[in-house]
Amino acid sequence: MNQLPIIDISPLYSGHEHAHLEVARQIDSACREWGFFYIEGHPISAARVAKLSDHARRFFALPAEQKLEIDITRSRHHRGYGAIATEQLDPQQPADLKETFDMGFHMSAEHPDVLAGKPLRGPNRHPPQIPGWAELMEGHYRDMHDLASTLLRAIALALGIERDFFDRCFAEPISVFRMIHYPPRLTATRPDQQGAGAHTDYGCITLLHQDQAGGLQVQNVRGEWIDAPPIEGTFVVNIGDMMARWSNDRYKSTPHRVISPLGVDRYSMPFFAEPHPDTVISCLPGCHDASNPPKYPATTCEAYMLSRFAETYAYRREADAKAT
Ligand SMILES: N=C(N)NCCCC[C@H](N)C(=O)O
Ligand SMILES: O=C(O)CCC(=O)C(=O)O
Ligand SMILES: [Fe+2]
Repeated sequence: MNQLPIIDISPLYSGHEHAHLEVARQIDSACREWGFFYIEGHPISAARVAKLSDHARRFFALPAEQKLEIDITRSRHHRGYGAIATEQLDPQQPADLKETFDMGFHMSAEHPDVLAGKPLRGPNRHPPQIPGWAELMEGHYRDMHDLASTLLRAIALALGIERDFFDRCFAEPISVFRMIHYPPRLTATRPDQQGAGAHTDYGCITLLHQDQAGGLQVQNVRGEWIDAPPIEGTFVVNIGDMMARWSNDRYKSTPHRVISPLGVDRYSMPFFAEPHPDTVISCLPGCHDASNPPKYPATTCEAYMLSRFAETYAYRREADAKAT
C-alpha cells in the first residue's frame, strides 16, 4: 500500500524468453496497481549519471541572461531553458519553484516536418558555455530512448500484441529529456509554493532519475501522498495520460508532486517517452473486448500533447489567446 514496487529489468537484456515474460508480468501488474515503479538492472552507468549531474549543476549556475539566450518561451519547438515559475503543473497552486532544460529529437532545418512548420519539430538548442554538453546530451537522449523502447517491448509482451508494435510508433518521436533544478523551499515568503505541483504526466512513460535530496511524492489508491524516496542506481518509471488512454485505462496515470527540501537544492532528470506525432492513439489491441469496449475516441499524439501543453504553460495560453 505504501511501498512502490522495485523491478529488476536485467533479464530483458539476457535473451531468455521465459525471463522476459516474468519481467513483463511484473511491469504489467505495477502499471495496473500503481502506474509507478522503480527499475534496477538497467544499462545507464553511474559514471554517465554523475557526468550529467555535474553538467546540470554547471548549467543552472550560469548567469540568468546566459540561460535566457535559449529561453523556451521564445522557442517554436519547445526546447531550451525554462525559468522559475514558467510551468504551473497544479492550477490550484502557485507556479512551480523549479527551472528546467528541455531537449527533444534533433531535427535539422531541412527535415520535412520542420519545413512544414510542425509545432514540436526542430533543432535542439544547447548552451554553448559548457564544453561537451551537446555530445553528452544527444548520446544520453539516444540511450534513454533505447531504455524506454526496452520497457515498451515488455509491455507489448504483457499485452499480447506484436513485440515491435511500439518500436514502429516511436520512430522520430517527440520524447523529451529534461533536467530540473529545484532551489530550496522558501517557507518564509511562499509557504505554499511547491517544486512541482500535483499532476499526472501527459505522455506514455516517464523514466526519472532523482538525486539524493528526496521530495517526490506519489498518490496511493486511498488518495494519500506517500514518499518515493531516492534509491541509488534506479529510475522511477511512471505511466502518463496518453498511455492510460491508449490502454483503455488498463494502466494508471497516477498523480505525483515534488515538495522541495528545505535548505538543499534538488536536481532530477526525467525522460518523457512520447511517440511520433502522427501516431493514432486508439484503444490498443489486447485492451478491449466485448465486455470492455474502448472508452475514448481516437486522437493523434500531436493533438493530444498540444491540448495538454496549453494547460501547463501560461505563456502558451497567452499566445493561443492572441492567435484566436
Ligand atoms: N513532448 C514534450 N515536449 N514534453 C514536455 C514535457 C512536459 C512535462 C510534463 N510534466 C509532462 O508530463 O509531459
Ligand atoms: O523532479 C521530479 O522528481 C518529478 C518531476 C515531474 O514529475 C515532472 O516533471 O513531470
Ligand atoms: Fe511528472
